[in-house]
Amino acid sequence: MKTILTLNKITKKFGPVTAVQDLSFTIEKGNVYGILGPNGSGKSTTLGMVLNVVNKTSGDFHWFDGSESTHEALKKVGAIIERPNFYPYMTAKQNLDLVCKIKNVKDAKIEEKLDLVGLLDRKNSKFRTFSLGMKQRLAIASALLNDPEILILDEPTNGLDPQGIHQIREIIRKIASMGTTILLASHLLDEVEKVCSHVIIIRKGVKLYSGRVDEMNANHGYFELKTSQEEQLLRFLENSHQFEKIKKNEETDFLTAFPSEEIAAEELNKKLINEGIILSHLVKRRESLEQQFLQLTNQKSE
Ligand SMILES: Nc1ncnc2c1ncn2[C@@H]1O[C@H](COP(=O)(O)OP(=O)(O)OP(=O)(O)O)[C@@H](O)[C@H]1O
Repeated sequence: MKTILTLNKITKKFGPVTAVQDLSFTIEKGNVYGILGPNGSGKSTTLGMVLNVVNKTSGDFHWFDGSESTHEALKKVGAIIERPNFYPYMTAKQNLDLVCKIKNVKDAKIEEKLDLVGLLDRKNSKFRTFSLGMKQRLAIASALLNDPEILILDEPTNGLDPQGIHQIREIIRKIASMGTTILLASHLLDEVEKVCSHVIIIRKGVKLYSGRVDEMNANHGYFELKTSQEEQLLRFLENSHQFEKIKKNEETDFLTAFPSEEIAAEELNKKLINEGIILSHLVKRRESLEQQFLQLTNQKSE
């Protein structure tokens, strides 16, 4: 698999503030990555460093196989890290014409990219008449004019209404399905879950998790159990090597048992019946990604 970007223990300090600390991750071609973290966790600073607009304090990064300068490599990167800024009195098409001239790229793809972001029928409308969502879509079209290897977006749906958010997410998915690698920063778990294949979770500039979004969700869940033979049940669970943690929920009166391997509810029920333990309540649940995210970001708080 082709590597697009490699970060190796990159750190950024702003005076006494460490915005990013020893951050390492790799971006492989064809995936959609989300850098996920609360406000102020260092997402924009990270993107700024790899785009050469923020100077790193230490560590290093390289684009592609590292054989070309960052300046050269960035010609193959499309990025939107600020609010889209075009000329208000010029049309969408005129603005993109200008971008082509400034960036010295061919203007042959303007209509194709406007079509991709659903703005082809508005190509002759002035930028100032666009909604925030349309402005953001025009910025995406602009960043794609030279068919970059990777598209980088910082909080792509910030400030948009639900329809605008949906449109942007659909466009991101479409661009990804056409083979463009994507790296986006977001503070919204829901957004990362919906559009990304991979996630890098950071908090206070430190990486807490990186990996596939679906693997983050792949735990063994937990059982909620209730019986009048609670002592017997507890003894059974503690002696079984299939459970790593057992908790009593005082509010609901349930025992919560966390298995260390995959166990089906039917299988557990059968075992308990064989032991003469009859349950009045048995539910198998899985923690949502949201619960896991909150657990991950809370457990390392000071
Ligand atoms: N130019 C700067 N000067 C001083 N401190 C800065 C500067 N830029 C960022 N910081 C600090 O670095 C930390 C990380 O900020 P950053 O903007 O990268 O976070 P973020 O995760 O992108 O958050 P947000 O979503 O709020 O933009 C914050 O504590 C921020 O105050």
